[in-house]
Amino acid sequence: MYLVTAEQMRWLDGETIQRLGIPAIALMENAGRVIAEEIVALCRRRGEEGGRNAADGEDAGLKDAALAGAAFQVSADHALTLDNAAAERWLILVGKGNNGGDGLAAARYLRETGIAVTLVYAVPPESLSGEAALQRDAAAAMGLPAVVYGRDRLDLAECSGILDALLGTGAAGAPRGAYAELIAAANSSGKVIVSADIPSGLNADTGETHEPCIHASVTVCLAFLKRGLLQYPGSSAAGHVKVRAIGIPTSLAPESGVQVYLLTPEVLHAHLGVDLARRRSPEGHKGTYGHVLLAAGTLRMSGAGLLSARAALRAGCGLVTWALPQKLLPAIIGSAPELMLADVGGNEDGTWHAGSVSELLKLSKERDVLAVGPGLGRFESDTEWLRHLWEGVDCPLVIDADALNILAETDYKDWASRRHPVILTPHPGEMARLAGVTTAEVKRDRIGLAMGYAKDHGITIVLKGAHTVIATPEGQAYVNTTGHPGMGTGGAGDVLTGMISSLLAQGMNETQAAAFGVYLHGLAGERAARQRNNPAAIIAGDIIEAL
Ligand SMILES: NC(=O)C1=CN([C@@H]2O[C@H](COP(=O)(O)OP(=O)(O)OC[C@H]3O[C@@H](n4cnc5c(N)ncnc54)[C@H](O)[C@@H]3O)[C@@H](O)[C@H]2O)[C@@H](O)CC1
Ligand SMILES: Nc1ncnc2c1ncn2[C@@H]1O[C@H](COP(=O)(O)OP(=O)(O)O)[C@@H](O)[C@H]1O
Ligand SMILES: [K+]
Repeated sequence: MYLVTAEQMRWLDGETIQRLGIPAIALMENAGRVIAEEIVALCRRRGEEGGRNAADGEDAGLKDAALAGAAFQVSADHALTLDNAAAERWLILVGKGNNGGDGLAAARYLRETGIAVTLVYAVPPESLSGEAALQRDAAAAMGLPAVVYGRDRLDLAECSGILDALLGTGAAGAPRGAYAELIAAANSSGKVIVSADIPSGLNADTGETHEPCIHASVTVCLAFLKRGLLQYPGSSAAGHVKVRAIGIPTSLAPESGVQVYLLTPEVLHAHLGVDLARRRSPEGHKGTYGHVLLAAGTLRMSGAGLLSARAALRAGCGLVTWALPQKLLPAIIGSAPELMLADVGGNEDGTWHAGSVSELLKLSKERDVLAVGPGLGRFESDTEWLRHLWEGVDCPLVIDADALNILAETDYKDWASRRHPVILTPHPGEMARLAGVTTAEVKRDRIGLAMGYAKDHGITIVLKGAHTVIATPEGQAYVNTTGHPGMGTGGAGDVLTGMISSLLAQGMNETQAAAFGVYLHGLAGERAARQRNNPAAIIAGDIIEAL
């Protein structure tokens, strides 16, 4: 599934209208219809939850058919049929643009189901133009009651639900005037809110929420998923996002320059070529599945290395060698018998020493990937140490944690270019240091920032946190939705580093390993939470055990 910006969406709209010759009003009709269908579905669920007899038109039809044998059957439009329609009263908040036009079309379809609707114009209806004006006139001709905000009396307490069709992808800046007042009133009404396309007040590209911004229960996103719906806080404002087709062909998307994908099993398989079943050759042996070299851990942060190393093994590679300061050895021996340990010297206090670089370079010659960073700490001349690894290690590199902080302090673009890929796995704080911006700026548009940085530096970025973004040097990005807030626990990132390294060692390319690693990490976190009965209870080791 593609994720588009408002500008790309406008291009897709335009092409459909101009090149395919589909009239804009037809797209708006489709939009109105799918929005109405989702509202009907919501009302139906609400009716069922209310304990009412939920036998709807279709079920009744099926029962009748069973009685009548194979007799001729006909049923009403199920998607727009509602038994308890008389109990529903919806307010349709209508803005000036095409988003408002979608709302007006939806209102007509809702009225057809028997739901009482009242149009609430944010601006005088005379100021609508184009297709939205056609919809205004159709609604008026159908006799739909309408009020104008600020001119007529309005009581939100009298409705059973609100359709937010105030602002869509054409919005600019924070909602103003009547729009802002209606949004605030809708939010404080306590009524269920369905948003047309995006919640009004949301930046459709970045996921920033303006003050005020609608807090919807459901967002019926039209044609293509908008980037802002996948980025927090936009994701929270949108509620349950339903993407519905309105007649704009998906096949146009590549031409529009869309490079961002929702990370689904289908995208992993069909677009990235990942074997989701992770089939292994019957003749395979430990040498077949690759060997990870891990440079991690200090005496005080030994757990980080252990978590990464164990996660790498659980993710399926054949062998893991953990290179660590000598002082750690007595503490670690026996804690994970499946691991190979390599003593690379180090300081008396169990920290790393830059002199370890020659041993690491030697070890890396017999390994398939080097992962560096978890629990590494900082040490004298660590920049030169990392530069030697960057320039001298002839296999893919995964860089995490303190190793990212080393990179952030230097202009590594000047370092010799590498034959093999590099994956950086920052959380937002580390990303901020790398990009020289504040954490708030990273969070303002995670997708945009990760994409820009990855392309500019010729590396793969895994920007962690809720809805982790994987950005490639070629300018593509994948947004993950597996996982949950319970994974915000010390060491969860170290587990991810081990997993991505393991997949690289098994022969996946950097995009496959990063994307599949993030996806599996989230799934394992979900499984661990189910086993514990509560997401808050999980610790990083549980994620490994759930792999
Ligand atoms: N062919 C098309 O273009 C289609 C568009 N669709 C709908 O159209 C929407 C985009 O329509 P538009 O481009 O007309 O834009 P919008 O409907 O998002 O609204 C733009 C209008 O709102 C006002 N406005 C903008 N920012 C504001 C702010 N901060 N405060 C107060 N008022 C503000 C301006 O008067 C502007 O004309 C989509 O989100 C979607 O819902 C759908 O109907 C499908 C087809
Ligand atoms: N709300 C969340 N939803 C999904 N995943 C999350 C959430 N919070 C954290 N995670 C995941 O947990 C991991 C935390 O990593 P990180 O911040 O590096 O922790 P640590 O440094 O302690 O290992 C990341 O993979 C991140 O994406
Ligand atoms: K809207």
